[in-house]
Amino acid sequence: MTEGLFVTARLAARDVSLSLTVPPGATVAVTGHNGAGKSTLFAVLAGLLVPDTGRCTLAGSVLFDLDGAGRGSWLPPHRRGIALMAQEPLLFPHLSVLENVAFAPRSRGAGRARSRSAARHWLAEVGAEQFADRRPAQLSGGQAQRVAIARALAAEPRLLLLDEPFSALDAAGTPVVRELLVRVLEGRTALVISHDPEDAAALAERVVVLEHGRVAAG
Ligand SMILES: Nc1ncnc2c1ncn2[C@@H]1O[C@H](COP(=O)(O)OP(=O)(O)OP(=O)(O)O)[C@@H](O)[C@H]1O
Repeated sequence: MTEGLFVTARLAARDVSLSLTVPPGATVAVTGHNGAGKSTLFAVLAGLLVPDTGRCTLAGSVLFDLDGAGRGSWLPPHRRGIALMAQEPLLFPHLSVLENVAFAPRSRGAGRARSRSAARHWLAEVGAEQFADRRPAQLSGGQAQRVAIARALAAEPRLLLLDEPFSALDAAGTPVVRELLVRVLEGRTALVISHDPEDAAALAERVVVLEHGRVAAG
């Protein structure tokens, strides 16, 4: 069993059959044309989609092991230790920035004071502590993305999934978030979907190319 991420999954209805390994502490970029299977891979890992057959281990635990005959194990999303960052920051609009970030430790069972102090720590890590009392609507795209990164890290995930982290950003916001991600991804096990070879090279040690639901290169 690998200590990083290992996944093999087949979904007949989508004609997807993938195998992938991410060494512990490494970032791998996933690229490929529309319909290649990138979102399917992320949904399978996050526990939003159940493959027909496959096996996945992360940091020594089995996330799923399905034999196609309805037998096997399958961990629900909240027990996987995976944080998924969507293309849009998707912050809770009715909560302050601090409460958004505190939500992650809170849902893992930490008390209110500890969650808020963890949130302050992660906001400082991404240089967003000055926005703690704002609502998401009062943030720029780049600021919101930094808060979303803090929220993902505050969950202390074993695997970070980043779906095109720069797609919602303008030209001014992109370099700041890219630099931040280079720093926070250091030593973390992560997968990042990216169409931009420059972004992939900046963030990842290895690039995996998907084609028609298969790993074509990498
Ligand atoms: N909700 C769905 N139901 C059935 N098939 C789907 C669904 N979503 C995607 N597919 C199919 O699964 C395959 C993989 O698509 P997927 O969305 O994972 O690709 P992608 O690489 O993420 O593409 P994009 O860059 O457009 O997001 C494609 O054949 C697609 O048509």
